[in-house]
Amino acid sequence: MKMPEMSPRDFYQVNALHAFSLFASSAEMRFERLTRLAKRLFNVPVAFVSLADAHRPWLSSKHDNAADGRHAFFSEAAAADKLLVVPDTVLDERFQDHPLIGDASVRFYAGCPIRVGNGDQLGTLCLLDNQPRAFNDDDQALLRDLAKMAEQELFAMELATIDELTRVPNRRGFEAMAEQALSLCKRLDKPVSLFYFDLDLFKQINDRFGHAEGDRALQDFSTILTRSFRQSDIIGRLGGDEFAVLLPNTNQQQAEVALRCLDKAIRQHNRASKRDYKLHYSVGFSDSHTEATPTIGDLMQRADARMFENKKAHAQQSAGALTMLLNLLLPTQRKYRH
Ligand SMILES: Nc1nc2c(ncn2[C@@H]2O[C@H](COP(=O)(O)OP(=O)(O)OP(=O)(O)O)[C@@H](O)[C@H]2O)c(=O)[nH]1
Repeated sequence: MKMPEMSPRDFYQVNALHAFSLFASSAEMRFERLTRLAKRLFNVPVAFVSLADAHRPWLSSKHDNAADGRHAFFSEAAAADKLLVVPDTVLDERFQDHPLIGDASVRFYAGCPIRVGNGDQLGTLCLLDNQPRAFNDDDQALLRDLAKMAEQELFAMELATIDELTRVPNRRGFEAMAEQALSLCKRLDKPVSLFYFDLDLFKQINDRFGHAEGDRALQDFSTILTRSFRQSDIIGRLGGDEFAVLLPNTNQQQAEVALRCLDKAIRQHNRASKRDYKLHYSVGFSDSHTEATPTIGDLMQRADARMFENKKAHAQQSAGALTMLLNLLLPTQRKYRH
């Protein structure tokens, strides 16, 4: 559990990359048509889209290994922050130490960055050849156009899977990512925990302070979730004031520790914020150990039902406490009512 210091740019990028990294395999499949087109247009043996990973450092070719070799080019393109062309890798000193260049299996490289809406780089469209080659202005323009097509694909994916207000995955994105993480954990026989959150009395924030302030409360809550939970945990806004967090490879005991951290972060936020309201939530828990092969739907349903029970109990407790308080404060009024 950690509370990393993140700039807004990092925050956006981690969210976007985290969301997209779990979609990487399907994204790479989606890009297959595009990379086939690139191969045919440029007549190169290899074309691929390399998606960045939030946890992968920007490797330099020196530190790369053969299996992960193509990322050296990717990081070079990222460092260059624009289209990068290496007509002959053997003659380019930036690539001298690279294992793929050692046996001259890659002689030509061209890579064009692929960006998301805010301009952050999410990956690179790469071409490789085992022959050195020239790459003129028309070729470069064509590669840029193909990278634009990849950006449009990513944009469509982002629209479909990321919640615009909070920048965390929406219900569709959450369910798809959580399903993948769950099946991975099942295969590795690792536990999975899930929290279902619903803000308390959120409607009152909207009603008393306006819809924009309600939006801000939702953004604050999702920022606190993102900062409190691990980057490997999957956070989603399911709709309205409901959120869920899936914690892969986490048992109930570990999940309780995570929840205490969140509680602490919420209390800190409520103390520090200068707003005339506080954030409160009800939460329900479920884990993969109570059923042999639960689906994400099962886990969400169970956690939602528990959240609802907790919310009811909470409301009854508050009502009970209020009645007690009234009994203490207003004994004479009670007399008159009878
Ligand atoms: N500001 C804002 N409000 C939203 C958004 N989506 C849904 N809402 C509002 O969220 C409110 C949710 O209402 P309720 O489910 O009754 O929530 P609540 O007041 O927290 O009630 P309890 O959960 O019973 O404590 C509704 O008034 C919706 O209009 C949004 O994106 N922004």
